Amino acid sequence: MNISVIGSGYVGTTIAACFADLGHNVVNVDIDTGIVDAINRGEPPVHEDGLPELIAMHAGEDGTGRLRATTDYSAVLDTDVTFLCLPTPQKSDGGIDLSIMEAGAKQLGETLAQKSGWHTVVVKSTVVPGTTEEVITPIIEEASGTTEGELLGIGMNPEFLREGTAVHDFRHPEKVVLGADNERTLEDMHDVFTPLIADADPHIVETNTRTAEMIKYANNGFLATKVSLINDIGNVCKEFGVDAYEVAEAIGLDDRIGEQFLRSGLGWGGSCFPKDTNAIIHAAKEQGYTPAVLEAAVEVNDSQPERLLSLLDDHTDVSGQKVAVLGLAFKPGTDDIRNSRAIPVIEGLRERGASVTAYDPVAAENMEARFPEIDYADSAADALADASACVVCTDWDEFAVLDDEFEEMKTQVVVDGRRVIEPREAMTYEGLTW
Ligand SMILES: NC(=O)C1=CN([C@@H]2O[C@H](COP(=O)(O)OP(=O)(O)OC[C@H]3O[C@@H](n4cnc5c(N)ncnc54)[C@H](O)[C@@H]3O)[C@@H](O)[C@H]2O)C=CC1
Ligand SMILES: O=C(O)[C@H]1O[C@H](OP(=O)(O)OP(=O)(O)OC[C@H]2O[C@@H](n3ccc(=O)[nH]c3=O)[C@H](O)[C@@H]2O)[C@H](O)[C@@H](O)[C@@H]1O
Repeated sequence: MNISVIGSGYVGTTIAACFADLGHNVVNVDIDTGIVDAINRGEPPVHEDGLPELIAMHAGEDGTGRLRATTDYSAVLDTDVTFLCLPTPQKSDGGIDLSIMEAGAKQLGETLAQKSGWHTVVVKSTVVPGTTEEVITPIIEEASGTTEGELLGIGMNPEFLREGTAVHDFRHPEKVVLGADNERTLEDMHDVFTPLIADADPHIVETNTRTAEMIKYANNGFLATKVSLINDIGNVCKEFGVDAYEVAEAIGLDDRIGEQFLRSGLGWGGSCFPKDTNAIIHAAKEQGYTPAVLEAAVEVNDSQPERLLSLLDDHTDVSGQKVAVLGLAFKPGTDDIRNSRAIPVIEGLRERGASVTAYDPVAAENMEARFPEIDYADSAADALADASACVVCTDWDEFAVLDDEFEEMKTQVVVDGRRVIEPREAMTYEGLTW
């Protein structure tokens, strides 16, 4: 099939490269020329495992030619299906900001006005229930002069991939949710996923667009709450001198609980859990219902960085002292720092007058744009040298093998927010929930 993908960030780039790899002809449309040029050179615009190989294989001079990128929306005219992968950020009141989606939908609709045959549009972005039907569809209908169900189909296909393992997750989904309000749209969405379904045999959930939208929020809300619940339990464990990881391992043996997403510590960050929980809380309140458990999940999450800092305060006064921050990305395997828990930790350290030296294998450059005034080390060893304390914010594997490097610290005070450091005799070690 010929597929266009509007928005070429973490999701748009990944799904475009994976669709090309499944045999489709794909064009990425993005307003950012840097991103478009990178893809056309055969290089990934974002850091994702497996993406460099896929883009090199299908885009650029030596590629199969099945993937290209452009800033020109008219590229969608040569395609059968368009995926909208635009950002849906959070407004200052916590609600979803649909302005980028609305602008993209309008431009897409104006472009589709030039098409005479059927076209299917699929909303891939995370949007609150009713958005596809009540916001996106009317904009595209008006701009294209076409009515949904006649020569235009508009479906909703939420994405469940995780950053850092995006390519793997796309290729091995547990489920594919196809939300459509008419048969032809559903058929087109099926056709797009047919090669993936043949390869990976996921569960297929067919539903309407509104339910597909809600499934995405329920999925993220549930996972975010699971982590907050184990953090809440972990905080209780710590009060009793009990190791929350030992407890988590035991309760995870119960199939009804499951072993995943039980790593307690600094909490969840990233581009989605924080904005999505806030968006669904806000949308529910607009309907007159306050989701108390989701609100509590956010509250617990917001308090974990402060708990880490107060554990540090119990051991040392960091004012005027060098403090090493290990890990800046919101999770390992990505350079994404959006809502990283390292941000409130660094803010807290700076409020205490500490001189912060941060290290991350890939995310330092992104954090430098956020905190240009702190120091960035080229290695964990350099960050630790002469530091009076160290806090761990991301569970990168390379931190687990640090050893003699701690001996170069001025005082070996380590507060671990992610359970990665092996405590040793000369070290004053505090785990956040163990
Ligand atoms: N990042 C993730 O792991 C996941 C994200 N999602 C959802 O997918 C959506 C996209 O997220 P990301 O890929 O992370 O966003 P992103 O911010 O990484 O990428 C968005 C891209 O859209 C481009 N863009 C902005 N306005 C445009 C326009 N008018 N026309 C064309 N391109 C435009 C930007 O230049 C950027 O490259 C969001 O709704 C998000 O909640 C869903 C599942 C996973
Ligand atoms: O909608 C999205 O964008 C995506 O959000 C999450 O994916 P992602 O944010 O990339 O990463 P996760 O692996 O879910 O981690 C999120 C945060 O939770 C934290 N976490 C996760 C698991 C855990 O046990 N403990 C824990 O603190 C991580 O450190 C990270 O900060 C979901 O897992 C994806 O299914 C979803 O598609």
